[in-house]
Formats: sequence, C-alpha cells, structure tokens
Amino acid sequence: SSWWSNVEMGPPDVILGVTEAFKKDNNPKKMNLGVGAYRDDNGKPYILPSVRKAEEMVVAANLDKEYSPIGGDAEYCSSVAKLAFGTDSPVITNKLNVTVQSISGTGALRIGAAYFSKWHSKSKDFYIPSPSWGNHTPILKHSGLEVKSYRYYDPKTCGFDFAGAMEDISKIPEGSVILLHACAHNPTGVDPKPEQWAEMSSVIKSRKIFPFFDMAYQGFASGDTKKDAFAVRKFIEDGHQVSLCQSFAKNMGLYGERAGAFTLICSDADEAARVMSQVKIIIRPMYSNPPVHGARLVKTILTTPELNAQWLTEVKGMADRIIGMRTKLVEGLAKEGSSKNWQHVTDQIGMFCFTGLTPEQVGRLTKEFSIYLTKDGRISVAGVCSGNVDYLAHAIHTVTK
Ligand SMILES: Cc1ncc(COP(=O)(O)O)c(CN[C@](O)(C(=O)O)[C@@H](O)C(=O)O)c1O
Repeated sequence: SSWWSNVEMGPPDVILGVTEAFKKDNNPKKMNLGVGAYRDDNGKPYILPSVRKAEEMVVAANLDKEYSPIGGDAEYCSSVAKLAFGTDSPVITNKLNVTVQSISGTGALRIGAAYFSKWHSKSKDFYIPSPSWGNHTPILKHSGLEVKSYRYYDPKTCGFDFAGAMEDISKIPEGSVILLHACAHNPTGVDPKPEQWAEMSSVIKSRKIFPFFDMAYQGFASGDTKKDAFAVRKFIEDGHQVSLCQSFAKNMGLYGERAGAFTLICSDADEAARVMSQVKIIIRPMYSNPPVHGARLVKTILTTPELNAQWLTEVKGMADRIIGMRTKLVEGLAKEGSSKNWQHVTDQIGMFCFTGLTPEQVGRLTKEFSIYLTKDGRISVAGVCSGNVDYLAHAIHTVTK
C-alpha cells in the first residue's frame, strides 16, 4: 500500500475555497464577493499605475537576482517602517524599530507568532477579536500559542461591542498578548473610534497586556495612510512597545508578490541589535530569505516622491470606489423596498462588509443568484461594481425580506 493511504481529504479553505466554487459556476451574472482582493469598476483585477511605473524603473535598473539579506533589503525595511510609524516618530529617529521583510502579511504573522512563542516568556496566550480573520487562529496555533478571544462585534447593531470588548480586556491576565486589527477589521469592517482606541490603549497599558497589531490595509480603509495608522501611532505615543504586521497585498495590489513586514519596538539600540539577531535566527530555517521583486516595487514607490504621491492618490481611489459601492448598495436595497436597517453597510469601513446575513441566507444567495461569499455573511465590497450592485441589492432583498 502507499505511504499516504492514511491521508484524509481536508476541508477547502473557508475564504479561498469560495473562489474555487465561484470559478466552477458558469452563470454569467455570478459574483465573487469572497476573497479580499480589489476589483475595478469593470470587476477586473487592478494593477496600480504607480506599481507599473515602479516596475519599469526596477527592470530598467538591471538589478541582480542575488539572495536578499535574511531580514530583507534594509532600505525597504526602513521605508515601510516610516510609512507605518511616521518619518518623525521617535521610534524611527531613535532607531528603536526592528523591522524585517516578511512574505506578505501572513508571513509577518508567522514570524511574529514564532518570535513570541520563543521570547515572550510571560504568557503564551493570544487574545484575538471575535470574530477575526480566519487564518489568525491556525497561524498562532502553528507556533504553539494559545488562542483566546475578546468580544468585538455586536450582531445586534452590526457594529463594535465597545463595552463588551472593554469588559473582556479588563479581565485579560497580565502579560497576555492582544491582537488588534489596526484598521479595516476583517471580517466585520467595524473599527473602534479614536476615543475608543484611546480607552483601549490605557486599559491595555494598565493591565500590562502586549499590543500585537495586524495592519493589512493601511491607506485602504479611509484612503489616508496616516489616518489608518492612527491606532498604531496612538499606542506608541502612549508608551506601548507594540509589534506590527504589515501587508502590501491590498494597498499596493501586490497580492501575489507577497510583500510585507514585521516590526518589534525596542527600548534602545543594543536591545534592537539583540532582538534583530533572534528574529533572523527564526527566519533563516523558516524560508531563509524573502522574495526580492515585490519589495523592490514597494521601496521604489515609497522612496520616489512623485511615485509615492501618485500611489497615495491611487490607494485613495480604491478606498473611495469601495465607499461609493457601499452607498450604492444601501440605495439599491431601499429601491428594492427593503424595510431593514442597512446603516451598518455604510458605517463599516475597508474591504469588507459584515452584512448580518445568516448562513441560510448566504446559501440562498449562492444557490439562487450565483453570488459567492463566506458563510459568516462577509462580502468583499471590492467585488461590487456599478454593473452588478443592483443585482446584488435585489438578491439580498429577496433573501432577507
Ligand atoms: C487582517 C488580515 N491580516 C493579514 C492578511 C494577509 O494577507 P497577505 O498574506 O496576503 O498579505 C489578510 C488577508 N485576508 C484576505 O484579504 C481575506 O480575508 O480575504 C485574503 O487575502 C486572505 O488571504 O484571506 C487580512 O485580512
């Protein structure tokens, strides 16, 4: 018999499996509202013109294809850290950040989980929001961390359960780690308000909990990279030694290029050198060193002023198109005669809208209308365009009336 006769069939990925099912459907009106990947108003993948320009510059530079350093290109790392923290942040000017390139946001989370598992001695408990990105739990568990949750989403309002979150956070044991979505919470699209972030920061500080940020959508939520980094920068101002996972999959459309970064904040240069040495010791046996192309595109954009300015208008353009589709969907539902309150669709922010549809209603959307979304009722608003928003409104009204 075969060595592998014991291997059983595993379930399709909750998110990426939706795309597989979508591809098999030949209904011309089908819609893929599953994976968080931006589409333009013609429903097509979008390569940002600033990325195209950066690519021409990188190709023209005739660079070699030698190995990257284990932590990635140093200029890439400093440019992405400046984007996150702000060029005049004391973290940057005092060089307190240990920043390494990662294989996109997932890779940053993997490095972070492995680092905390080995070096965060106070606790192995990671508290993630309920709900959170489906991949957070397996990534953390893979490094032997304990995954617990804190209340985050209020199904009654389809909004932020601030009271519940604060009550749960005030009970998290000292030394635990709390995972925070910096902006554009996935899957709910619900973000704390600035004053709520401030209160969360003070209770996390007083309870000596470690804030572990996942910022996969900087610039993509509000269209403003500074605004979207508010929580991270506020926590640093309040004296937290944050850690940060970054992704350029969405805000630069570099999904398949796998460009990201992982940062730890240290207390001085000596500590930073020691921490960097240990982060590299984690990366080397994991994948040795990161892919060069995506990082070169990001670095070129962030360090070429006119390209950076152009990118900022393009990422704002993506955010604005999504915000516009939220409004059109709510208008479409009103036109269909829906009597439900859809305010949350426009209150929520970023790639996703947590519709509040039940699994049964989700099933009907797929079966009766070939509209594909995850069972939790999350839709990637990026998959909605002026050509299909009315069809979506009709379908949602039909299954919810
Ligand atoms: C909160 C969060 N963190 C990290 C990532 C990792 O992203 P990457 O490794 O590509 O940089 C995603 C992407 N999540 C999805 O957009 C999604 O939820 O659809 C999708 O890309 C995915 O892989 O699931 C995310 O939503």
